[in-house]
Amino acid sequence: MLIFQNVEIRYKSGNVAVSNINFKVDKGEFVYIVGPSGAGKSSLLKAVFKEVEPKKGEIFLFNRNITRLKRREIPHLRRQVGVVFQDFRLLEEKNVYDNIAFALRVIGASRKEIKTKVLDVLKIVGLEGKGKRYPNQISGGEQQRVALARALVNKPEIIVCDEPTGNLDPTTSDEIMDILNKINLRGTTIVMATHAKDIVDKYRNRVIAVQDGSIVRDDAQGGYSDVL
Ligand SMILES: Nc1ncnc2c1ncn2[C@@H]1O[C@H](COP(=O)(O)OP(=O)(O)OP(=O)(O)O)[C@@H](O)[C@H]1O
Repeated sequence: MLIFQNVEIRYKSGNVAVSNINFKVDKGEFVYIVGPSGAGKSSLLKAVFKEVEPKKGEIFLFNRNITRLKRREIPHLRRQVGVVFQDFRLLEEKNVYDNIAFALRVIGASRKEIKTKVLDVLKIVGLEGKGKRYPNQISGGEQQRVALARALVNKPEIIVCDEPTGNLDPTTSDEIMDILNKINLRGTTIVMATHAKDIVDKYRNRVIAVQDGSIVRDDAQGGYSDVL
């Protein structure tokens, strides 16, 4: 599903964010990327949806080498990868329905198809009946559910989440984790960067720990702080 081979990511400033990164994620896995601030977690995720390009090494996604794609090939790849951020990144001037429908309109889906798909994902994230609300009329947890619904609507085989519970209280974080687990049980691969020790310890999954740009641990059912 996803393979990193000897990947190095270096920013224009000369900063080496990560180097010599090797890992493989199989279809249907749920993987946490943990590590202290600045360790390189976000950089690894950004490489998956092509916001950054590795300086060295290769990345394979869906059996395809995505290391160096042409600019025009990137939108197609991004539609196959659901992305969720800490700060939700919803369009404030659009209601919940339109935030989710947006990605489908861009690819020219019919009104009927859009309606079916949006209502379907709203149900998955438990937001039936809230389509007409605007982001500032719903809670942070609900905003993150909308972001999850938006990530899901194209039925991606993989979802990458960067600190999805970082702005949420513990109860709301649990609700988001329940949805992520449900999505994962349906077969979607999930790669999630997080600082949330309690979540990593509570919902046991594979843990890849990153420190100073290197992988220092990769445990099938690890906890958060065995090494870090
Ligand atoms: N746009 C950028 N330009 C230059 N350096 C950057 C950029 N983004 C990140 N870095 C550097 O790359 C390294 C890894 O950053 P990254 O954001 O991947 O870490 P992180 O583990 O996700 O941190 P956090 O948990 O704080 O989000 C850090 O040294 C950071 O300062």
